[in-house]
Amino acid sequence: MSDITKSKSWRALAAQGAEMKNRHLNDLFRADPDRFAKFSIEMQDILFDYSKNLVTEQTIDGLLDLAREVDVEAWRARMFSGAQVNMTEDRAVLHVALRNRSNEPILVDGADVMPQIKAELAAMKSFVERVRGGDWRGYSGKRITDVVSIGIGGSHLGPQMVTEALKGSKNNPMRVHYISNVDGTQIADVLRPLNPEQVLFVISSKTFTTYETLTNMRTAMNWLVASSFDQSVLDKHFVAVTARPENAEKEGFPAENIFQIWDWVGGRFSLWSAIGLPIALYLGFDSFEELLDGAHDMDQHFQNAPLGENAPVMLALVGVWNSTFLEAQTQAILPYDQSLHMFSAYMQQAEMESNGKSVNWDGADVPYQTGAIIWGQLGINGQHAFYQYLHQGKNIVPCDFIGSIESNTPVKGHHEYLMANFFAQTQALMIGIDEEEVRAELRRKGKSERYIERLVSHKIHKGNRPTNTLLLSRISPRTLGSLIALYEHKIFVQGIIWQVCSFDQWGVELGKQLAMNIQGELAPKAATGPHDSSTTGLIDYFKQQRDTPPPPSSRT
Ligand SMILES: O=P(O)(O)OC[C@H]1O[C@H](O)[C@H](O)[C@@H](O)[C@@H]1O
Repeated sequence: MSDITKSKSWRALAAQGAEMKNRHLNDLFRADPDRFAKFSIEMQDILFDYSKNLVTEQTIDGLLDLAREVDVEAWRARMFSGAQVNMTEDRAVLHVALRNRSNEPILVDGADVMPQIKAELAAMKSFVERVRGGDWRGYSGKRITDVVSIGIGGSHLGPQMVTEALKGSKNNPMRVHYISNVDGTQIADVLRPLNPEQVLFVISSKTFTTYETLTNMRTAMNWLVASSFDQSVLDKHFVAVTARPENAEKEGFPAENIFQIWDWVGGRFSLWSAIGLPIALYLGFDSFEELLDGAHDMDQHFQNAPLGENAPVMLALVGVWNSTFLEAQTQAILPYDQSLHMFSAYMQQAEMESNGKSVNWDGADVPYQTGAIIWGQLGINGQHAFYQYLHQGKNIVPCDFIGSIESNTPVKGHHEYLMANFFAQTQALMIGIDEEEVRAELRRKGKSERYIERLVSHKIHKGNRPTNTLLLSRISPRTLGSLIALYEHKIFVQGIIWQVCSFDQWGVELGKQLAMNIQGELAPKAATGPHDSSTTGLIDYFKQQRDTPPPPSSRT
């Protein structure tokens, strides 16, 4: 593997990065009235504007050279054709096959995976129709009214993010709930108002070994059996989604209650598979298919658009520019559409588990900044919470602003105000306000010179803070599918440029292993450790406080 930092394009970009740190976006816009037209991409339902980034045409050319140098196009072709691009796990990466709406075969180890994908989609469709149509009923003969999804990480965030985004769109006979945390508070809260006779549990786990999920599943099973006084009713109320059906069978699931996913479906890219069953149960299978269609639209764009007009590629390149060459350490995702209130949390897993890596494909330490820390929440709420930092904090935080032209729930006056803020914030982050303008403004307001002197430096905004804007026609299953796929491909392209293994997540294993050991130590009278003094001290304090009987009441 060649050292990418020695390549011509990398060195040119590094030199440019040092120079561009001294430029201001305001000057770039003044110098080129066509920036918006040059640095934006219009797709069917999404406009992507990256002009408010500290880039020039030369920067973009350099970034495209880099993409060519690492051969993004060949890697893209390898992913779509089922090659083992998950290098450390020797697996294909084929979330794109799950939404392949064409009749093209996709081969893994010489076998076409499309027939099994289609068969599983057909099984999901028929199940969803039976449940929603009242054909599949609970043990007492009542209709299913509530779907409870139990899963965590990639087996939870995608389905919940999507159902939250699309929940307002229909007069829905079904409710959906999510349990991910092993903290008993969550399962107790979710189950309390539900009628066990009308609940369908979907247990989602690629491995079917995840402790949180299996613990919650067993508690849910006990809850149901306690209500029905009959173990045999579980089959009417529990289905499993997994790549390890044998593990689900060991937990008592009959084969017909198990939906299949495969090794080549990465957890954080799995909502398009049967992991999306809660989405389909809640919204109907048609909506689920529209979501797949939207993702397929973006897959086609990613495969066919020239690199410079390719939205996932450009989103990735601008991200690399900000992280690696301008050394921004974080990236905020700020949706202005209430529907997307879980989008940042979802992207946090997708991006940080994928590109939060420090060694390259050969296992050597990389000397540059890789995946950024992803964070954020609804932008309009953030304005009243953390935007102070975005405007005047010491660190530059590149931000993605995501908004919709049309609201799914128009209420007079609301959307215009929301969107006015959406546009104003990216503008303010860019243009800032300098000393002269601050002074002039305060004078206009009739403030004394003493007051102005005291406040002026506090009110200066330096601006020059980079943002992307993504403007969707509106949030629908189709546009949401495209938006998610846009980010998925961004992650892929960035991984190729940084030469990191985007599709494994070894970094989550050590903590899990240590927890397994410590769990035994938390039993009453069990010995602690040996550990470092902090860990031992904390565990001992926890057990001592927990196991010491409360003092007798001091009341006389
Ligand atoms: O789907 P499961 O096998 O239950 O795994 C659930 C999650 O747990 C793991 O710790 C990984 O970090 C995630 O990538 C995964 O999505």
